[in-house]
Amino acid sequence: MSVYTSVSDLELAQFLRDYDLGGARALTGISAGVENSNYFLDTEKGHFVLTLFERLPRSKIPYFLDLTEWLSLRGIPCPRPMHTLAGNSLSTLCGKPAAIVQRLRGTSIEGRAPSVAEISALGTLLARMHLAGEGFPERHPNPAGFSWWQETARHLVPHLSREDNALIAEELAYQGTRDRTNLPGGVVHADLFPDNVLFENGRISGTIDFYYAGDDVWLYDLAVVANAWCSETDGHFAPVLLRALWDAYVATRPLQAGEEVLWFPLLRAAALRFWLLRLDAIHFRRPGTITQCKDPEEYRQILLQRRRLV
Ligand SMILES: Nc1ncnc2c1ncn2[C@@H]1O[C@H](COP(=O)(O)OP(=O)(O)O)[C@@H](O)[C@H]1O
Ligand SMILES: N[C@@H](CCOP(=O)(O)O)C(=O)O
Repeated sequence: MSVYTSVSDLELAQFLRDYDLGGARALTGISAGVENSNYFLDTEKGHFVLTLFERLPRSKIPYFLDLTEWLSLRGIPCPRPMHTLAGNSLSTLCGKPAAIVQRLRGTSIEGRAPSVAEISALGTLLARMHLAGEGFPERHPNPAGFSWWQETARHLVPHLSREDNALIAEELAYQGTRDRTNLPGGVVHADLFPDNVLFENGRISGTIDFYYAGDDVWLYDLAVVANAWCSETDGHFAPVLLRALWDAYVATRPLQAGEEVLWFPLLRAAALRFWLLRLDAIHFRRPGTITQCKDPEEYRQILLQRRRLV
């Protein structure tokens, strides 16, 4: 269970005095998630999620809280941070940076394929999220971009087979020659996998886990979603789902000239990113964390399939 820091009743009561949320009614550890200590928190005034940040440096956290506040104020269902009486969204609990955010309703579809209606809703929401992020004043270049791929690939060399190292090197060389500089972009979620989207009655009621968000080209975010939601177990695309995702996205944010030509390279980039991330998680487990390692092979297959498209 991913609760690394226990919070006593007394500590919670003192912490809540800084907010206008009333007294605590229940605090329940959340078992999913790997980065932070998360609790469902019920108070006299509502239902919330309490997060103690275990790894992110304090100075990096306001970007994510400000972003989710910005997006939620613009109609994107994501966790709106609560403010203290002094007006801060970031606070301190048990000596760690901590925040209380709105608890969103709904459940993820993890473990089953999405319906066409669900994937259409996701395409629309992603496009709305991109447009809603326009004007967000804080800049945060995607920390998992090209330099991160190169550095991660370098660290992994001694741990991988000759074939896998060659595949990664080839893909990096290919990606290095794709010019994305003129593509439209802005804020991207960059990890909108099925476990990070909540549905209620067929509608999207929440998007969570913005901790990989940053600035990048928008179509890259759609590529992340396409690979994560529209792939069969052998890495092939499920064409009906992919079409529904694409159509819904472009209906809300019509593509600009020059974007579509980079779609296949971006699908490959998104596959490489998550293959490397999963390899990194397996070969360099962070001490003290309960890492739910996801299968890197799934993303190697997706990368191989996407390479056949170009
Ligand atoms: N704002 C929220 N509303 C409802 N459920 C949430 C919210 N935030 C997190 N959760 C639940 O907590 C789990 C872990 O959250 P997540 O952000 O993925 O954790 P971590 O950052 O530790 O990886 C999610 O799978 C979801 O079930
Ligand atoms: N969605 C990624 C894993 C990212 O980790 P998270 O637990 O922080 O969402 C994957 O499937 O590899």
